[in-house]
Amino acid sequence: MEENRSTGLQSRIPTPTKSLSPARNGIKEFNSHIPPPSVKTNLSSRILKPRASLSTLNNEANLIKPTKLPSKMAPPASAGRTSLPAMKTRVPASSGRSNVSRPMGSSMYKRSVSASSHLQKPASVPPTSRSSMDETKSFSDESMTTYSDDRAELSSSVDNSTEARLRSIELAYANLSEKVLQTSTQSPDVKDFFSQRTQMLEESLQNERNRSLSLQNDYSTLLREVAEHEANQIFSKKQIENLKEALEGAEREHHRQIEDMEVNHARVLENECYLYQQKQQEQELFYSEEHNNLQLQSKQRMEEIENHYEQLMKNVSAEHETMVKNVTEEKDAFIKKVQEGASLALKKTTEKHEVAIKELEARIKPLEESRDNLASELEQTQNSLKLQKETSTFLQANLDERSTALLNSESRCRSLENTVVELEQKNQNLQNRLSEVESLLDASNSDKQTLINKLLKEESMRRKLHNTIQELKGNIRVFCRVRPCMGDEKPAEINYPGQGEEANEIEVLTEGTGSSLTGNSLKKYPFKFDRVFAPDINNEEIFEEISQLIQSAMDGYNVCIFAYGQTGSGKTYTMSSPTGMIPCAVQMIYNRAFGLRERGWEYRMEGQFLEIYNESIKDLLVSNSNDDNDKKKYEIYHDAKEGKTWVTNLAREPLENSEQVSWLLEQSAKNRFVAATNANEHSSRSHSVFMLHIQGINHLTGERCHSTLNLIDLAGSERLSHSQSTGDRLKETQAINKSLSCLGDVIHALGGEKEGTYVPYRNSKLTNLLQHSLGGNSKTLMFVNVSPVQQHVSETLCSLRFATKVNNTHIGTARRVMK
Ligand SMILES: Nc1ncnc2c1ncn2[C@@H]1O[C@H](COP(=O)(O)OP(=O)(O)OP(=O)(O)O)[C@@H](O)[C@H]1O
Repeated sequence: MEENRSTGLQSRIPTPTKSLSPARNGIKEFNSHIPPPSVKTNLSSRILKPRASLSTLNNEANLIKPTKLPSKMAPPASAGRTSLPAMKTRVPASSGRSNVSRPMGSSMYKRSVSASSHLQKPASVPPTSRSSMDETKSFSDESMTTYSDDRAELSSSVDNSTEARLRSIELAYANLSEKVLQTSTQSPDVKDFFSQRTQMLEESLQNERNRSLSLQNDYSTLLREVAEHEANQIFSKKQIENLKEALEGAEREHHRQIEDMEVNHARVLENECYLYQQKQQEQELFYSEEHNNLQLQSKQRMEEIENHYEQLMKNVSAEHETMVKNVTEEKDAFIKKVQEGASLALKKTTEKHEVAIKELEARIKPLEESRDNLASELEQTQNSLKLQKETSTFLQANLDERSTALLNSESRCRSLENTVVELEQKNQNLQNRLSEVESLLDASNSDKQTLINKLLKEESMRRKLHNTIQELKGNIRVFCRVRPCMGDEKPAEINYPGQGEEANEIEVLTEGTGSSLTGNSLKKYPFKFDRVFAPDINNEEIFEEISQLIQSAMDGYNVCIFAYGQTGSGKTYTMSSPTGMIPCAVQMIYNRAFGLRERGWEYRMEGQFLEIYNESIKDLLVSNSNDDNDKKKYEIYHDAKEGKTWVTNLAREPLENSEQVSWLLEQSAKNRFVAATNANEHSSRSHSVFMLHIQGINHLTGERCHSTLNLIDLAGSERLSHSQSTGDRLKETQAINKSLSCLGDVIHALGGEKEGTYVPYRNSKLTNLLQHSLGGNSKTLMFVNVSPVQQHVSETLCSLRFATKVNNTHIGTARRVMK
């Protein structure tokens, strides 16, 4: 029995020295190739190979086993067994399991990893591959089951082989011990032999122990790998479960979405079906009606054709029958006549009959073709009818639209026609109204022309009357004006009898010269002028009085208005202040010229401003700083025929608006010579003359007029003794007094009763300049400005006496300069 077992082992393990390496190589090979579970038998066989070394030892022991060993060589049972327990403890039964766990565990691990890697890719898993997932799970479970079974099986196999090997070693050792005991006593050679064998066995045993340790290490490694594998497997299982749940959720969501889409799709389809059914019903209805109509028509045509066909068939049949009847009759007759020998004739008759039938068939064939043609024609007619109906429907719809549009257009046209009629009516009314207005306008124009003519006549008459009034008032008038007291000036005793618009008297009362009878020490000096203006009368009120003279200037009469009086009596204030006579006169002329435009008058004005200082002329419109002003020679020339006076080199500024007049006054005020005297802080020592040249043209009547309005601010008239002037001032005063005296002389001469009396105009620059503005065709107004101050009473009396002389002068009738 031992021989049989040894033989079996020997056949599987060729040599003891190669016993260990094939097993390890087998493990490595297994790990590299990862065989399927079905190769476990080969695996077991490979792993079981190591035990062949011990079996080989047994075999060798058997080979060297003597036929009979001395009993004394047999080792005691206790001695042989003393080493076995140690060997058993060194090679635990579990160590045998390690030899088989690694390959199987490695194999299963790789296969599970393969399965896990497959499952860890959800994208590659089809949504509906529930079966594949189940297969994967079942495969995993199956693998796990197979793996557990394989490991248990391999463990038990290794345990058994290890036990068997240990038992065989124990047995071999016991046999060797026994043989050693038996042979040791026989000869020293045998003893050596056994000692050598024993040594070999011990070495072999040591090798086996080392190999067992190596296997144990391998087993520990395999156990760790198995643990990792199991952990991975659990993780993979969890992943599989999660994936499965996710997949189920996705599938549920997918199913739900599919269901929703199906429901929505079904609704849409239902709606579409419903719409389609409705359309289909409508179309069917339409087609059925059309079909019925066409069928009706077709039926009628078919009936007609059939009737025609029947009629033809009847005719043919009748003919056929008639012919058959005739033929039959002929045949019968012929049979009767010819009877038996008439077969040929019968045949001929039959042929005739066939020919007749063929002819009839030939006649029927065109009829059938005609019928077919009629049927195709009917079909074409039906198609054409269908097309015509569609076209008719479209045209009908189009016609309806156009009819509606036409109706709208017609109503709009009617509305527009009504509007046109209304507008024409309005237009006619307006035309009538226009005609009326035109006739009224013509009448109005005629009236206007009449009125214009009347107005022109009235204007001419007004001018004459105005001049007559002015002449009646006197061509030289004197207005007395008393300025108000200023500051701490002591007022003189001045009375203004006859207050109001007609006030023309003034009384100056002086001390010490009154009548002794009355006991009144005050002497009264009464004066009477054309108008007397008390201190409370302002420039505007005074200008109202002189505006008549300004009107005369516009009517073509030369006008001269000058202010006479002592220094500080208010001459400049009256003439050149912003509210003075010069600006008011120019403004009035502007206003009147504008008003006279509708009467055809067009006015143009030019201004000149000069002063006469020490009997020399100076242009006030040229700056004092300009040296040329001193070098220029200002010569006075007269045109006796035209009644004009002009000064050479004197600036002449066109005055088209009030701003230019203001500039002219400012310019002259700047350039006017002013020097201080004892009589007044600032006293003008020259005569200033503002000359306003007025030219008027009437475009309607062709009348022309020109005049000069002279507005003169005379130098102070104070007496030499009073002014106490010396030197240049004395000379100035003398020149002023001389010129004023000359002015008085001229006025006195103009008032002479005899015509042709010499008027000493040339005695002074002033009178020479005013030659055509004093007397003759001119109107003169003199303001005698007096001071209300007690201190100036004597000068006031002198001024009033001079003015009284002028006022008493009667200048001849003014002559209007008209062309
Ligand atoms: N009617 C008046 N109302 C108020 N103030 C007046 C009036 N008349 C003159 N004055 C004032 O009296 C002062 C002297 O007047 P103004 O210079 O006109 O006198 P004048 O006679 O021109 O003097 P001169 O001969 O020196 O030029 C000025 O301050 C002026 O404003």
